[in-house]
Amino acid sequence: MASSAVPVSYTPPHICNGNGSRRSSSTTTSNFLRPLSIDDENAARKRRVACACVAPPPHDFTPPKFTGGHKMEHLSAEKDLEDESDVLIECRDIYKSFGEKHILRGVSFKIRHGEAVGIIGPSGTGKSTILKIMAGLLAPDKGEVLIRGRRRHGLISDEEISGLRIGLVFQSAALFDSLTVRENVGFLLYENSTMPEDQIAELVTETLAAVGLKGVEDRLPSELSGGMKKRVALARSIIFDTMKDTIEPEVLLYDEPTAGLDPIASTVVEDLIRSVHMKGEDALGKPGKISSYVVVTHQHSTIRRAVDRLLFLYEGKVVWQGMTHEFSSSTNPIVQQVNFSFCILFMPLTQR
Ligand SMILES: Nc1ncnc2c1ncn2[C@@H]1O[C@H](COP(=O)(O)OP(=O)(O)OP(=O)(O)O)[C@@H](O)[C@H]1O
Repeated sequence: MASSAVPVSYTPPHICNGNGSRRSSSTTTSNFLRPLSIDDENAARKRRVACACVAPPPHDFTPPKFTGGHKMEHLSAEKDLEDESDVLIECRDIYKSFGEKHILRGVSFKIRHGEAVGIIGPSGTGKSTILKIMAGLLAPDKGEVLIRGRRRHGLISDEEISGLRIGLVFQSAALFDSLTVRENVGFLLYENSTMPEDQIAELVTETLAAVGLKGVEDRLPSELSGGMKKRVALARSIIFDTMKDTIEPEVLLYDEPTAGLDPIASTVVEDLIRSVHMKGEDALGKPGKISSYVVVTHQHSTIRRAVDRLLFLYEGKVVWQGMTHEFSSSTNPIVQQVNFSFCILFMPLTQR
């Protein structure tokens, strides 16, 4: 995955104000003051990207049924006739090359309010790249990204992003190794908000509880398991300044959130991703706040548990999109090449 390939020169969305000022937390002031390494810089760039986590599976979540279904052509036609006011992010005919490698060749899709979308496709087909373009970390060579109907050119700035918060949760979790969990989760607020530190600490504890973590505030990332790190990254992505006048909707972009986790830890993270969505409930049983999320994944369980709609990216284009349960019955020849395993995936257990 290309998370480590984010060029250092890119300005990330939601990243610090750029004035270099930092507020130290009460615990490890020296950590905040030490010079940042390249890894820290990358992590800092990542930190303002909102993350999503999951909690226990939502009560209303029913696994997709193998019903056969619509094709992308039908869905597209129907959607085009629909009200566009619920479109939060739109990618329109996006092209991106790295040197001679033409990775994205005309990618178009929309992410609507309330959606849980998965992006799948062969390795190297540009899934992470399109996620970074949506987040504003990478600029497309050609094409447009529209944020709530407003055209965005090149990389995004904090001003441009107003009206929609976009969070990116990197595969690696991208925590600051020398900061405690509390400092990692509250990082943005310690730096940028006017909230008193004790209030930030309280909010951090609350947010950690929302992703099912208790009593880990003073631990360092090295003292956490891989699954716990991903949950901390999720907490960091969903925490927001409660003193702001307006709360904007937030879209979370997850880059392979379950990569490297064992099946049980994957399930926890998948369910957390669901739970922070507004259609789910977090680990405390409270309604989730994330408007929509997009997950890049190779893992069947993640598609099954955390995704409602799929975009299939192949050779730089979206060759199919539809509801997850429709994928297995697609007549698209490219989809059929990979469909055998997916058919099994979405078939009821009794029919396997
Ligand atoms: N910053 C970059 N500079 C040069 N090449 C890059 C850069 N970012 C990505 N690439 C290349 O673009 C291609 C697509 O990468 P990307 O990570 O988007 O694919 P992916 O579909 O997410 O792959 P995977 O499923 O294996 O993670 C790869 O060949 C990768 O090496």
